[in-house]
Amino acid sequence: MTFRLGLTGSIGMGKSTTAAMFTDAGLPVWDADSAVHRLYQPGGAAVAQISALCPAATTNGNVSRETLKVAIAADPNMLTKLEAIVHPLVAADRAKFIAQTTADIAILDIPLLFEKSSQHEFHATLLVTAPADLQRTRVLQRPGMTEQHFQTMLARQMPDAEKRALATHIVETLDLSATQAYVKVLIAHIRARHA
Ligand SMILES: CC(C)(COP(=O)(O)OP(=O)(O)OC[C@H]1O[C@@H](n2cnc3c(N)ncnc32)[C@H](O)[C@@H]1O)[C@@H](O)C(=O)NCCC(=O)NCCS
Ligand SMILES: Nc1ncnc2c1ncn2[C@@H]1O[C@H](COP(=O)(O)OP(=O)(O)OP(=O)(O)O)[C@@H](O)[C@H]1O
Repeated sequence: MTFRLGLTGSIGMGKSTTAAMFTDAGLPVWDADSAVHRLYQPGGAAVAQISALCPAATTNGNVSRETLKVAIAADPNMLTKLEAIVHPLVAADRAKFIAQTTADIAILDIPLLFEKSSQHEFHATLLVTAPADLQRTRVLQRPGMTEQHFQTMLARQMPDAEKRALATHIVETLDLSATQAYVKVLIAHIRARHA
């Protein structure tokens, strides 16, 4: 049976970077943010509903994230409405991945894992974390990121301290080689205990 490791952490804490380390170690990674990207592409399963919710956010069958962010900033209910469209489609994509994977360990990178109380769907969880000031610096360095959007996303996420209390494993993402070493140790630990 495949060991399902849920990888999570708040915005900018290092989920994608850590997920890539699991990929480099040869393990399959399913990533919720990438699933959303597929849903927003031309032909993607969310495009028609998003067009109905926010007509300005779709052009040529493609969802514009920048326009969606403007709409979210203008309307406090927009993100909730968007989630109602996107989350069931993401859940279906994840179920398909789980049903198809044959690896001994699979990684599922899910930003809202604890917010949705889905920890019980995994054999273990790994929380990526970093000090709040480093998180803020990382996120605000991104092109197109605003303080308002950062605060909106942060307010929708469970505080890091609460996530720490729920996680099986925790890694601080302060140094790439230290995190890489941790990932290797964790894989060996899971294989030793669950093989
Ligand atoms: C708001 C959007 C357009 C911003 O797109 P953008 O490319 O700038 O950011 P990206 O998608 O890479 O998200 C960055 C990070 O923001 C956080 N985040 C994204 N969506 C949410 C949300 N609904 N609630 C809380 N945090 C969120 C996560 O930490 C995520 O990793 C986009 O995040 C979106 O469409 N969100 C709704 C879908 C969703 O809930 N996705 C979360 C995983 S299912
Ligand atoms: N282990 C690490 N050591 C040093 N820096 C790191 C580490 N992990 C991540 N970072 C830095 O933090 C930034 C944010 O990381 P990453 O994009 O992986 O976060 P994320 O949690 O996936 O973000 P989001 O929630 O927005 O999707 C990266 O650009 C990288 O510079």
